[in-house]
Amino acid sequence: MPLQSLALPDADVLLDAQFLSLDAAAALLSELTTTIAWRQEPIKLFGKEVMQPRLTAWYGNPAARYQYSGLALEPYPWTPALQRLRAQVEAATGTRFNSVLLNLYRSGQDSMGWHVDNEPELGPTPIIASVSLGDTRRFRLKPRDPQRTQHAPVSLELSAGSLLVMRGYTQRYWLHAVPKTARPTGPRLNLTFRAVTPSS
Ligand SMILES: O=C(O)CCC(=O)C(=O)O
Ligand SMILES: [Fe+2]
Repeated sequence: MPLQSLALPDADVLLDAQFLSLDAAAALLSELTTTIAWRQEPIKLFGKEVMQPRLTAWYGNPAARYQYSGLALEPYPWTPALQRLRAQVEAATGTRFNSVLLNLYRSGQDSMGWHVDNEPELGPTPIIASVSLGDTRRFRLKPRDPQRTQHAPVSLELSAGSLLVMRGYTQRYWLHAVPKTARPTGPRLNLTFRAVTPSS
């Protein structure tokens, strides 16, 4: 199934709910869960160090250095499984990616707070291609400027094998998040492919 455009003003968001088959998504989930060098990183929140409520890992070309929430991340080299998935994502989006940030939400208590991905290394109109594996989680978008009442918040259920693309002005006008859920929820693994311009 091709990517379908969502009707969001001042954003360019596309979704293919069945980018990978359920079998392919399950096989990739078990491979990545065990082979990726998962870490729980601290982040600075209002000047205080706290642990991120999820595990993360950063893979990519050696030059794809990245500053993320005050962390300087050095990428691990691509694994064969990540290279294969990158090729599929590049074919579906017509975009080249040089790195991928992986997030492992171990349960419904793991989450990602409201943020934009607008680091200078991502350029003025970042393209982020996000593949989801494992349990379905709610992905929310809301306007950065609450005065823009024509920007109604949206929720998407990102299920195993889905591909979500954010591009154009999405990061300029919209925040996104993966909130905690009280529903019994198993692990979810998300990969966000990014094109990072090395900042030297
Ligand atoms: O887990 C997700 O779907 C979102 C991940 C995300 O927003 C990020 O890595 O910046
Ligand atoms: Fe993000």
